[in-house]
Amino acid sequence: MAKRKKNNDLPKIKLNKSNLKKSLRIFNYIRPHQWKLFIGLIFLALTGATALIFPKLMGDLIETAEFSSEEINKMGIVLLILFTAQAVFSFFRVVLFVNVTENMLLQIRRATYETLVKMPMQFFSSRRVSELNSRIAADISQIQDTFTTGVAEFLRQIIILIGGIIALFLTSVELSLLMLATIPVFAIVAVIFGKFIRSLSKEAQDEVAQSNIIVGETLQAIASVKAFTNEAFEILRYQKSTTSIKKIAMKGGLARGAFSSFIIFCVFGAIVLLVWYAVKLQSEGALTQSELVTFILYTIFVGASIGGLPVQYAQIQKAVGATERVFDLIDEQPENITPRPIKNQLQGKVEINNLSFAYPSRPDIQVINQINLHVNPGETIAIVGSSGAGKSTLASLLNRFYEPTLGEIRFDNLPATSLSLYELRRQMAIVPQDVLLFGGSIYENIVYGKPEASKNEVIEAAKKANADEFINQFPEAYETIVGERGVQLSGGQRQRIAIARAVLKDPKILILDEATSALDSQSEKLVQDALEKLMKGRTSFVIAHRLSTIKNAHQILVMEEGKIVEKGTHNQLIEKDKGVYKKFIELQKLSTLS
Ligand SMILES: Nc1ncnc2c1ncn2[C@@H]1O[C@H](COP(=O)(O)OP(=O)(O)OP(=O)(O)O)[C@@H](O)[C@H]1O
Repeated sequence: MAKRKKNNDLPKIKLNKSNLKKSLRIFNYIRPHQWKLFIGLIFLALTGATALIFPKLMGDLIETAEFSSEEINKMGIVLLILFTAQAVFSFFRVVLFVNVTENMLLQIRRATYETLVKMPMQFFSSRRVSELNSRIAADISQIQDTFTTGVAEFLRQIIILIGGIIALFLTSVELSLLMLATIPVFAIVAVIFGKFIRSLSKEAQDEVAQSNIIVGETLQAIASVKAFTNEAFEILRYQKSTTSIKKIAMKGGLARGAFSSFIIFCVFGAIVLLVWYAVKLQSEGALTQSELVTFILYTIFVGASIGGLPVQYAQIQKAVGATERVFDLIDEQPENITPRPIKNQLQGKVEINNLSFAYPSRPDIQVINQINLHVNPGETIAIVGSSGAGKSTLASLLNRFYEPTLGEIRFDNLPATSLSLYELRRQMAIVPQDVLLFGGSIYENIVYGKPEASKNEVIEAAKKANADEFINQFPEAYETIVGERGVQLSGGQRQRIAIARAVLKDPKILILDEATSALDSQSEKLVQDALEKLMKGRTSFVIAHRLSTIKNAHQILVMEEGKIVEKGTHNQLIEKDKGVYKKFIELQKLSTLS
């Protein structure tokens, strides 16, 4: 249901040469299954053809009423064979179309996902990821619907429309001309009328949404409404909106009423006109009874095809739009993170020279402003500063999630850009503040740090991260499923799993975002101890919140508005009278005391 709704929300685009050409690229994904599509199309044509024979045979069956019962039975059997053939053709048509579509979607789904996960961080920071995800899902399911049924239906209806009109003329030219003079006119008027009604109901929906916003806003800010005694103002606002809903809905009702009487009048009018004329022709001997039946059945077929075509066409329009968007994504430039043997084994020396950075979405705000830093292998750097100072951004730049606007970062005397992203990131690990575990088992979550690790290595890592003990307390130990379907782990346990993951990765450079939320003292001690073990022998950048981490760091960077305003050890910085760090530590002490 939700999927339908989403598909219905997809925009219909005007078909033109350029978007059609782009969408036709989809056939590249069909190429290996072309022959199935070809046979599917033959079955489709056969289904259409058998459908077209049906009215003729029905007419013939009626004619046999005047013949022997043997003839009648024979006619019945012919019809039965026809039905059976149609059923078989239809079966193979559906199976083949689904087969081709699903094979094609398999490639498209993989290609979109592959591009998506390889896109640089900048791509994600400029888009709402959940929106992107649901849009792609809606686009792909639109392509699926259109290819499995829409295109086939469209072609089948065109076959029936053209074949039906030819058959009508073969049955009776005079009646066909009369029919063609009336039905398409009605159909066109009905489509225009329908469009008008739809636009009215859209207008009504928008107005209803508007009035719901008023209710939502008022209730959310009810305290403000009351404090300003603005109840009467809000009531008036709502009244205006509801009056407008009523007016539009009434107008819509009027149009719908007119539309239904128009349809009734036209449908019955057309039937009466045709039958009247047919009977006249019959009485003049220009038309047999069986021809009349055949004619009426063909008319119904043609009418249904005309009625169905706009729906199928709209579906194709939506699918072309969806295909275009999917290809726009597939054509994006992903990061090059191809795995290859690591040439430069890093020792952990880091140099930052004149580093400046602004996010591409806000180019005039310098989030990192002329930073210089020299870090020896194995040192711990504590980064402190108020919220928004640029601490996380500096960590992102070290990871090359973004490229600096000015300046450079060097690892072991090599410019960061001379290392491949794969090489660099394989030798770095992040332990984030809010650890998000994947939905699998604890084991899978730890081994994520080094997919080729053995079971022993995983257990060793968990032990170093002080996680082995609590993991073994679960009945299923390492196979315990975490997240939605399994146990919910505490904050401290999640952090220790993330630490185990990092231990397993055995990076040379570590980026640690200390959790601000307080853990209970037992858990805190275990996490702290695990972190200390993890940091040993590695260059560690810690976005620090704990006084103990800060005090023990080899260097402390105090950041403010993207700049390093103070740099040194705890003892050096605490000496500075009126220094930012000194003030920061005093505040920190106060907040831990309170
Ligand atoms: N993806 C982004 N696009 C644009 N601006 C961003 C983006 N991420 C962060 N910023 C901005 O960059 C500035 C620095 O943010 P950053 O997250 O690095 O600060 P921080 O010191 O880590 O803060 P906190 O301690 O609150 O995490 C902030 O003004 C923030 O609004």
